[in-house]
Order: sequence, then structure tokens, then C-alpha cells
Amino acid sequence: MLRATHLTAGYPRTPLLTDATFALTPDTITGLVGANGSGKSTLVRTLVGLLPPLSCESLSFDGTDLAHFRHRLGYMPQHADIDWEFPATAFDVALMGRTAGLRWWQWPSRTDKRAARDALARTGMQEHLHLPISALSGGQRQRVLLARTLVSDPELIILDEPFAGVDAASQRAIMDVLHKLRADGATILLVHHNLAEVADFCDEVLMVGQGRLIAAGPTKQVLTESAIAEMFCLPS
Ligand SMILES: Nc1ncnc2c1ncn2[C@@H]1O[C@H](COP(=O)(O)OP(=O)(O)OP(=O)(O)O)[C@@H](O)[C@H]1O
Repeated sequence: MLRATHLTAGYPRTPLLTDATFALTPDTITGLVGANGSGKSTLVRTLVGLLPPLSCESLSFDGTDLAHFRHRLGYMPQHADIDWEFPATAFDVALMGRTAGLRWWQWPSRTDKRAARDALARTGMQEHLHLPISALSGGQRQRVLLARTLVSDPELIILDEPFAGVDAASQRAIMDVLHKLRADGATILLVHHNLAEVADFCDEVLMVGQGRLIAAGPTKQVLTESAIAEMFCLPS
């Protein structure tokens, strides 16, 4: 279980989310929702260690400081760090999830390559293994990035807008993968804008807005009209 206690996330002199305490449980898909600019990506970047917390009592996974757990964490950023015109294949990108930690003199092993093929198969991309990434559609690119995220079998999976630019078929494929991961015991956090889909798809919700965590808990309890009005600063 991921536990954040009294976490304040943001940038120097600009706290965006103050004093948040929440937990993410295994076998659960949690949706992180909030208005544009409310700090969802900032919170995600803090959880994955790309931004230091402005302050925090504790940030742990299964009792281990999250800083020591990063190798068991899979992160798919909102904006991929990839030049899609680069002459690489879907397989090369998936393999990057295994090789990022290798030294320059080390080559991917047979196990690494098998893991990349398996991860692409899990996201339904096995037939496009050797396609150049420049030839992939938006949805196929997201599935390849998901494969790269999953290639090391992370226990904690954090996805920032995984459905951005994705058609219904790819969205369904990604959702199916996440359901299987949940059934296998993964802890999953995803940022998503579509509240109707969050209501359908997520077991739990973290709702951020107005500089704080507005609500956290089971989807039906959190996605109430008054909480949504507060999230969008509307009169309730
Ligand atoms: N490096 C930075 N330094 C200072 N402020 C930043 C930095 N990066 C982002 N911000 C600001 O932090 C605020 C929150 O940004 P963030 O991307 O976390 O919001 P978000 O909820 O993910 O938004 P969206 O729904 O549009 O993706 C924005 O006002 C943004 O301009």
C-alpha cells in the first residue's frame, strides 16, 4: 500500500497541493481527478520522485520509503520523452523499460528481450513489434508506452493521462490490461479527465482542487455533485 502523510507538493514558493494524506491500496485502480492546472501531474511527479515534496511526514510503499521503492514502480508520463520520428521500432521502445538502468557496456539479455515481447503482447501490440514508431497511430503509441511501463513488472503503476489521443479500441485495450494488472494485485493510479469514465472504471478516486485534496475514497462516495462543484469552483 502506498501511504502519503501530510504531503505538500508543488514548486518553490508555489505549493499546489497542501497537507494531503491518502493511501493507494493493492488490487485497486484509483483515478486522480481535478480541474486543469490543479496539480495532478505535479502530485504524480512527486510520487514518482521527479520532484521533491515541499514537505512530507512520510511517503512509503508497504512500509518502505518510496525513495527506495522506485525500481518496483512503473510510470507513464503525460508527455512521452520520445521523438516519434526516431528510427526505432515498437520493440525498441518497450525494451527501453528494461535497459534504462543498464551501463553503457551492458547489452539487453535474452530475458530483457522476452520481457519486452511479452509486455507488447499484453498491450495487444505483438503484431506490430517491428513496426517503426513513426508509423504507429496515437493509440498504438500509447500502448507501446504502456508496454515500456510494464516491462519490468512493477507493483505500483502510475499513469498520467494514459487515454490522451487514444481511440475507443485502444482505450478498451488499455483498460483491459489495467483490469488484468489489478486482478494480479497491482496498485494503479491514473490521471483521467473524463469523470463518467472514472466513475465506470476506477474503484477509488483522489480529487484535488483549490490547493488541497478535496476527497479520497471509494468512487461512489467521492464523485458527488457537491464535491465535483467544489473541484471546478462552481456554486453547489
Ligand atoms: N516547473 C514548474 N514551476 C512552476 N510552476 C509549474 C511548473 N510546472 C507546472 N507548473 C504550474 O503548476 C500548475 C499545475 O500544473 P500541473 O501540470 O500539475 O496541473 P494538472 O492538474 O496536471 O493540469 P492538466 O489537467 O492541465 O494536465 C500549473 O499552473 C502549472 O503552470
